[in-house]
Amino acid sequence: MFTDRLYRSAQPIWESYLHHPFVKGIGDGSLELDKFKFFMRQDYLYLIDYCRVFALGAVKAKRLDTMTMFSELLHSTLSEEMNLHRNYAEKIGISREELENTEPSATLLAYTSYMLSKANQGSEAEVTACVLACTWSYHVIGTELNKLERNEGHEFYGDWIDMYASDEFAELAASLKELMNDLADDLPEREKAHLEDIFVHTSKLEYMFWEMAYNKTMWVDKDSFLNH
Ligand SMILES: Cc1ncc(CO)c(N)n1
Repeated sequence: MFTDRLYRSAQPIWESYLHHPFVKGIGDGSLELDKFKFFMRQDYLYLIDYCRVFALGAVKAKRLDTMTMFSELLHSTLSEEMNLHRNYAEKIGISREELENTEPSATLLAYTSYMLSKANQGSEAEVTACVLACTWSYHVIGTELNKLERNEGHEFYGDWIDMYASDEFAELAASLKELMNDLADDLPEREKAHLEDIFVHTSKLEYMFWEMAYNKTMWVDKDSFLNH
């Protein structure tokens, strides 16, 4: 299957997610709150543009069932997944305005501009390739972290883990994988290689997003004048 090929080409990158200190810190509850706050604010901005990519998928869909799928993904991101962020924001004292008006980091801009440009230029197959690594890798991470025992002081990140390990989220990832396989089936190798490129690039951007959050990097690095 085409998604097996995609997985193989990004496998070392995907394995590194589970070793990343940000992801491990959510898993064992040791992640510092300020890093999580930074992440949730950037991730909220990320999800707004991610929704626009789903909307482009609905515009470009050739079949009604594909259009329905993109509109369901759009709706569940806007309501379910972004509700997770709104609930955490309330708990940790971030207002709705702050959440929506966060200053974007360089990594966030790189990621969302890349996805939006590929999705704008491409067909429904490119749109699907743009969002596949996001949904699929969060489900893999959620599922792995859900296997760990949740000890005391650790329950704070439980809602985050529950969201991405949930059956509903698993279904979203599975439907995107199925769609990717259907769409790639009849494509010539040159176009498949382009989809693979998008998948590998977005997988790298996922890693960079964990790095950005862990170091709370806005533009270059922690000590740069750009952060003052
Ligand atoms: C950066 C990023 N990738 C993927 C997801 C999963 O939707 C998310 N919330 N944020």
